[in-house]
Amino acid sequence: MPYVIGADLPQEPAGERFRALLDRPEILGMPGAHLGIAGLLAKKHGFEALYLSGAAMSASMGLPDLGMITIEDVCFFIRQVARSTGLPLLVDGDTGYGEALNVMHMVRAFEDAGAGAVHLEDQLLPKKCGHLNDKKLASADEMCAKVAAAHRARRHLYIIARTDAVASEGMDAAVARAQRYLEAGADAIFPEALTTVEMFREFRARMPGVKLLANMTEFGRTPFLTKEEFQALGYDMVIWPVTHLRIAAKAWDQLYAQIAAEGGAQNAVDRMQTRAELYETIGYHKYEELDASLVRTIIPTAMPQ
Ligand SMILES: C[C@](O)(C(=O)O)[C@H](CC(=O)O)C(=O)O
Ligand SMILES: [Mg+2]
Repeated sequence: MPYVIGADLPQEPAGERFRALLDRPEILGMPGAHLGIAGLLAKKHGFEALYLSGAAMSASMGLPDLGMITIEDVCFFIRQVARSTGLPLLVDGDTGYGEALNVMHMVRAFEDAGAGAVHLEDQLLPKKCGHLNDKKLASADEMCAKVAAAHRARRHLYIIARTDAVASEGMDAAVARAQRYLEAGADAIFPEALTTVEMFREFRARMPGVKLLANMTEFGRTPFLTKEEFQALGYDMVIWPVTHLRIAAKAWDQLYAQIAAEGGAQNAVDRMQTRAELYETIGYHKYEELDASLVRTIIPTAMPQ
């Protein structure tokens, strides 16, 4: 139903709804969906929580994922997906857009925009995709200060600490960092860019009882594993962060080539979502019906006969 009806809105804060999804035994699968329309399509296929990727939000703005986007940019994406889907969202908070106070401002802004969870990473700016080389790490102390700041600022937002340390410092150091981030107030850990199944297994074994997130990004260092395989490895969450954007961008690329070459999109129609399908996706007619019902029921009684 349209999100404009108060009685249809979720009553519980998004962070609590996110936590409740994690209390179930099965792994929580979150596809990337940083636009309202993508969120609605993902929801249609049964996804109960969604991921807002820094890489996808940046790329949508025509920018590289180097930590250039702002808290307000991200809130624009959070608001539209939270409103249109009503689902709890895990949002990529990059390095927190600054230091401790910026992190606190980020947490307040993300909660107010409708986010359910955030992840913060232990890189220095310009931050990079976790699967690239030459990442510069913050010290564990600096990262702990940010995690503690996030913990102090939140009302309900679920806080996931991501460590990018495995590549440069190795497994022991990454595990030690993760333990410190949990002590600083993180609710869960995102070990970034694990390269083998064995590494996923080892990280799980060394963090008993801790909620863990797996990042199934393509063209990275993680081998292709399914949601069921991550669940069997003991992971609690899995994201497909940029997948939807990669598919859409490729389709746009092909389309513009076709319009340029053929003088129009007449031969691309069979690859398009139809007008009817689009309207179904965004609930166009439900909004129209709602409007009509309000005009029918409110105006006649309000007007003198
Ligand atoms: C998860 C991630 O932080 C993102 O912004 O989506 C990226 C994904 C990617 O670049 O493939 C990451 O650093 O892994
Ligand atoms: Mg990111």
